[in-house]
Amino acid sequence: MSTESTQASLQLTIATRESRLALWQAEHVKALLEAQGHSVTLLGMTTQGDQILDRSLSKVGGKGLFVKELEVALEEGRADIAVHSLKDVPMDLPAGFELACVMEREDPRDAFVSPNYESLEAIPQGGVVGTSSLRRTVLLRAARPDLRIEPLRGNLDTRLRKLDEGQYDGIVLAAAGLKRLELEQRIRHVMEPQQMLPAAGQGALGIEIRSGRPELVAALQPLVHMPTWLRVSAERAVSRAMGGSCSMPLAAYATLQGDVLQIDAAWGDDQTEGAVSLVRATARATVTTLEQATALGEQVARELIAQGARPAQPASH
Ligand SMILES: NCc1[nH]cc(CCC(=O)O)c1CC(=O)O
Repeated sequence: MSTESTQASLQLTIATRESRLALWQAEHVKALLEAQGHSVTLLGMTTQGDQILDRSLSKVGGKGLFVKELEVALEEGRADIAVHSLKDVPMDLPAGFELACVMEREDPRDAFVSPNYESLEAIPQGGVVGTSSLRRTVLLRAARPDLRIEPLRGNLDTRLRKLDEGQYDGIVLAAAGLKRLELEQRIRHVMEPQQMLPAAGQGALGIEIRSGRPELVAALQPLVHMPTWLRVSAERAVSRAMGGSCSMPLAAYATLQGDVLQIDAAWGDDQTEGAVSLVRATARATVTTLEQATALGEQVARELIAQGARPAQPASH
């Protein structure tokens, strides 16, 4: 039997944000598709999310702001695919769009970065840690109620610069982004999931297309990593069942051993002062389909809610 691909080679345009991380991710997908025999060009664009770097994203409309312009480019046929950090992709895509591919996950964990301290534990009483993520804030407040958590926004390079300017004793960033940009040497300590449970989808890339393009789905098939897709389906199901917003004090992290999927989730109340008590839930089951993975995530969300986690109000837009 011939090993030659029977698939047509396509001319593809990737819509991408222009941050260094987004461009790395788009170039990565470009190289993989070129290795499959396709020709690929990038279409860079600035999204609303990139322009609003001074206010908390959760206050101005959420992470969907990073994907909207890319979807417009897909809609208008200026691009064929959009590459996203799955963590930034809303739980429900607009009608007419679909997630056609989830790729193999990079390190899903958070990393502690600091010029002066080797770990979160080493920061002195009352120190300052930078993050604008509600998830990281509640997990940090649960681990170290004495610390001051200060906002930290901007792309990876901006955040590292603010750390180096001395505004913080340490900051917490996704290990995946640092590794992709060859900034791994900045990591002082990779935080284990027991302490800093990752966000749904962290470290995984997803590829979005307009629905109804089977030739694209086929072209993306070789890039699909099913174990990652099963894990992130469970994680994203927790977020969806908690109200669909990506900006809530929620962590969801799944692991796969053979066919056994385990999903751990945590929710913390960001409305209270002082130490945060976390609500945690976990479930495991043998899983072979995305639907089963989704069902396991929903089960964990119900468990969180039964223990007092508050789902977000349905969005009004
Ligand atoms: N919130 C922004 C964002 N979206 C994806 C990543 C990192 C890469 C990834 O998770 O795939 C980051 C940076 C961070 O959280 O430190």
